[in-house]
Amino acid sequence: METWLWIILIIVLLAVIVAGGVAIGLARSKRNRISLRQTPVGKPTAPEGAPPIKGGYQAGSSISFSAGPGTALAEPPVLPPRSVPEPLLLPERTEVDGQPGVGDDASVPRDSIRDDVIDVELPEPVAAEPAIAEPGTALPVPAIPVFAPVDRPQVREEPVIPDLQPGEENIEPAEGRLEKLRSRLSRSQTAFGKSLLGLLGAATLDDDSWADIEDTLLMADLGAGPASEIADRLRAEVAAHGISSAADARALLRTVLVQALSPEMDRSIKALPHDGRPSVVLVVGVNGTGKTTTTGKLARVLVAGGRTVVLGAADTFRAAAADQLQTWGERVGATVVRSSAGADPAAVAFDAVKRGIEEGVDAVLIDTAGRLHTKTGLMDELGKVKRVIEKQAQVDEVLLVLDATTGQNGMVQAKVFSEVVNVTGIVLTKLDGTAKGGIVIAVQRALGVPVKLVGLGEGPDDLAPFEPGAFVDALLGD
Ligand SMILES: Nc1nc2c(ncn2[C@@H]2O[C@H](COP(=O)(O)OP(=O)(O)OP(=O)(O)O)[C@@H](O)[C@H]2O)c(=O)[nH]1
Repeated sequence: METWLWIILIIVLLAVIVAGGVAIGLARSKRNRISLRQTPVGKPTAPEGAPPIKGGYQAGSSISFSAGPGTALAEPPVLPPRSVPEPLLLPERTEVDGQPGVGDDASVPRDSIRDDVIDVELPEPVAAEPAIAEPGTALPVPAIPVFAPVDRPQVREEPVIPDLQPGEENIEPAEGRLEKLRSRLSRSQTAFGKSLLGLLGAATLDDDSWADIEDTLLMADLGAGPASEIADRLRAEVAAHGISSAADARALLRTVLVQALSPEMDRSIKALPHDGRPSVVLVVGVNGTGKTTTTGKLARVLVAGGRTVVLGAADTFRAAAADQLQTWGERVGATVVRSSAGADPAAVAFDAVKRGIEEGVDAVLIDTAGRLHTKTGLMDELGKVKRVIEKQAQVDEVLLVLDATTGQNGMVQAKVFSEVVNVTGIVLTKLDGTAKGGIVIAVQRALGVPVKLVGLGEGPDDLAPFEPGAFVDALLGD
């Protein structure tokens, strides 16, 4: 046979083999896929009359408050109509007792003036005649161009303060408003849940599939320990009971993830008065995680529930923080105790608690400066703030505010903070901006401290109680 005939024959044969392979591959992948559209079984149903659950975060209750351990809980007082209180500006008090001061070891506050990238006009190059030196003479030295000073524009990062109406009329009751936050979480998180469901629903679950499941958990910031624990637990359950439908896969995943979130933990905020004194809540964390915003949002929830609040602006390091808190206080109707920038934060915290006791309020919320967990001076200062408060009242709740978008870095922060101030609850902010909700599991496991609140936006009411079941439902979507 001619050579060209041989070549054509070989090409035809190859084409037939490739087409056959593709057809077999498609058929296999179709068999292995599980439809996620089947009616889910074991998924919670919406209460009668309520809109259908669409897979977002739906906290069934409002933020719950309680009093500190072993204490007599006071009845909520009947309050006269609120007026907007004048802020209490303390005289500057700095202590020189050898303790670290404000700004020791600090990083630059995020709203400080910074240099920006600027366009500098360069002088036009002047074409000079190449100098040819006479033998034995020195070359002429070119003149150094003189640059005129340039006016440097300066950039200032303004803190976000939600646009609220003065007075109390704009405060939404805690009940019901959480419904609005559902879609925020579902937008970013369901990709994680869906990919886990897809993997778990495959007809054959081999070693590679389990490795993929563990990788997906790791990528959602669960951390190595919890990721492999959850994967092992799922594997054991699948081996024991099997999975025959998408609904089975969803129900199993839901159970295992909810259990990993320790639903039995007490997530109430210890912000109710006891023993005739206000409760004291200390809000701590690294720079920019959302401490001031969370303090303001929490004050709104308390005031909406008929409670009285004093806010202590113990963030004396970032210039705008006290103004930011004061704005929250004025609009919510809470007294704000503040001092000048650079004052001793422990002194401000002390005075805020004193004022709270004098006024007989229900809760004193103290906002502290953002501090890097790696800076020992600042961490010592935080310990001092707590010790100074404890000279006149017990600190009932230490809320560590973590930015969910920083992922595993939050874990290191959490460990260091809890060593210094005995963290009692975690607020995970900016969950609306990340697809990595696994950090909730990781941080609870590492500290043994519950995530109590989640921040789902910059709005004044975008703070929700953390509920494991509702959170997992939001992760798994429809
Ligand atoms: N998207 C989103 N943004 C948030 C959330 N919580 C806070 N923020 C924003 O995060 C930014 C920082 O918040 P702040 O409350 O000023 O942070 P801070 O921890 O007090 O900051 P420092 O005092 O510098 O440590 C602000 O722009 C807030 O509006 C949240 O849950 N979601």
